[in-house]
Amino acid sequence: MVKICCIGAGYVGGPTMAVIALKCPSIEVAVVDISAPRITAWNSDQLPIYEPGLEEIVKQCRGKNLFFSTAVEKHVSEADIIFVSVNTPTKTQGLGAGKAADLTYWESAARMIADVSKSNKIVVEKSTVPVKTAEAIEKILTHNSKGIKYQILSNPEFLAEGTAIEDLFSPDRVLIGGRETPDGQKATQALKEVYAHWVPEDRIITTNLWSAELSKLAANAFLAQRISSVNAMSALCEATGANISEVAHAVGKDTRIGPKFLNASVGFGGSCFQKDILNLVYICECNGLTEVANYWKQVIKVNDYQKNRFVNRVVSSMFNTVSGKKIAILGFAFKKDTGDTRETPAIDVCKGLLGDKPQLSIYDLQVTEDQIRRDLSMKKFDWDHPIHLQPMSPAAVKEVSVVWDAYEATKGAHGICILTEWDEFKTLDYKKIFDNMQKPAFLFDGRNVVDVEKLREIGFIVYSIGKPLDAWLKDMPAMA
Ligand SMILES: NC(=O)C1=CN([C@@H]2O[C@H](COP(=O)(O)OP(=O)(O)OC[C@H]3O[C@@H](n4cnc5c(N)ncnc54)[C@H](O)[C@@H]3O)[C@@H](O)[C@H]2O)C=CC1
Ligand SMILES: O=C(O)[C@H]1O[C@H](OP(=O)(O)OP(=O)(O)OC[C@H]2O[C@@H](n3ccc(=O)[nH]c3=O)[C@H](O)[C@@H]2O)[C@H](O)[C@@H](O)[C@@H]1O
Repeated sequence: MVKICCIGAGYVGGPTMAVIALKCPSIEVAVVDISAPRITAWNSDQLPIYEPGLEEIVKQCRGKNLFFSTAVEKHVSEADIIFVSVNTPTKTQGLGAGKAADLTYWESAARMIADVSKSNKIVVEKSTVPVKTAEAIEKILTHNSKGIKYQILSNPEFLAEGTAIEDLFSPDRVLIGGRETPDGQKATQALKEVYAHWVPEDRIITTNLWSAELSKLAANAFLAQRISSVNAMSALCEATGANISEVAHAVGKDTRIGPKFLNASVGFGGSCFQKDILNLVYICECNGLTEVANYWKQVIKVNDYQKNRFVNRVVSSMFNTVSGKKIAILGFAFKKDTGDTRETPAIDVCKGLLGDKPQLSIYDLQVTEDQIRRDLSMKKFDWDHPIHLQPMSPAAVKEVSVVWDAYEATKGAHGICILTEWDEFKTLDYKKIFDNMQKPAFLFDGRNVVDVEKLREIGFIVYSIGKPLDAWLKDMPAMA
């Protein structure tokens, strides 16, 4: 029986391995992690991450051919194929701080593999890593290999949170990069056979190692670039009376452009877009490609601009101050159908508003109060380190309360900010909400989920990203 071990039981390791276990009953899959609470959660009824469809798969396979364990070394030494899916956050100190990927966790995993292995291994980069990481890993593994042969493969993951199971069941492509040697090809073939249990062969792409590593960074950069492009247009729409939904629809009808990923928003979030673009920028700079680096940097600048612009809209609309006012924040996760808050635009928007000392009442369907408080007190880039290394006792932000109901959050509020596109926010009883708010009642829709006209009829003053402005907002500055 082929044995797979995955180091890192996170958003990628957990769902990816669960799907491999489901689709390949003949393979034994062990997911290991240094975080004992995370493993305990994977073995319980309360999984550590929320992902539609995941729980059913875990329940079906756990204890049969899917195991979650902290016995990292044991499972690594027994495995034929080792996936490494550990954190690769942005460095916070030293050379490349604020840009380069921090490979501490990867390196320690590689050293551990080298220490405990007693048989030949295929080591698969599942984490997103800088180009040429495989070369460094190879050096660590083969430096003191005691005759053991290692083949390194790059197999980046393209799943998106919230649709992870769908994406894994039916990926647009699976990418495998390996050495162009007979042993490298053999390893590539072995991994290909795992995916071939359910992925059509023409969707499994094989390349050299460096193309696979770079393709992952490139794909995320292209996706984020589309959002910054549409968000940049949303600012122009507001200035001219055009409507971003109409513009995006018209542009996306061009089959060369396509309709997906053109939703204007308060900004993109998530653990990877910013981190991976910064990483790409750093690699370009290291290769002397300043213009290329600056080109990609601009994607992040526009994203920051969009978040600032939103905060400015809120404050300037509400008579240039939100001090002492109650603002309801609907949605804190970085997108709907996930409880993940890493790099969520809600953090920057809340922090931006808190500068003016309002009372924030935050409601999200999946994010816990503890997580929200931790996020609002965490330092930049700390969120992407393993959970057990993050601050455990968050500082109390006294201007923030976290509630479990949208009506409670908005009761007595002066304004509402919608920061995540949860479906629930489309069908709230806005008449009831309006009746219980201070007047004038403001609603700032950072995700374009509400029916603007209907809300205006109720009496709200509505701001919706990239939509024709409410008469109230027309003369207010979009940016200070
Ligand atoms: N979150 C996402 O949707 C996607 C993430 N990725 C990439 O996948 C990688 C992992 O991301 P996530 O799963 O989101 O991170 P995560 O933080 O959810 O999980 C990583 C896990 O690795 C564990 N870990 C760290 N060092 C370890 C070690 N030496 N031994 C054993 N366990 C160790 C941590 O305790 C943590 O539980 C990152 O490189 C990320 O860029 C790629 C595609 C999608
Ligand atoms: O490497 C990764 O981590 C993953 O990053 C993204 O996945 P994810 O961050 O989970 O979610 P997305 O659906 O891409 O959304 C990212 C952010 O962009 C925002 N977004 C997305 C689409 C859009 O049209 N507009 C928009 O503002 C979302 O609200 C969210 O904040 C990519 O879509 C995945 O392919 C990739 O594997």
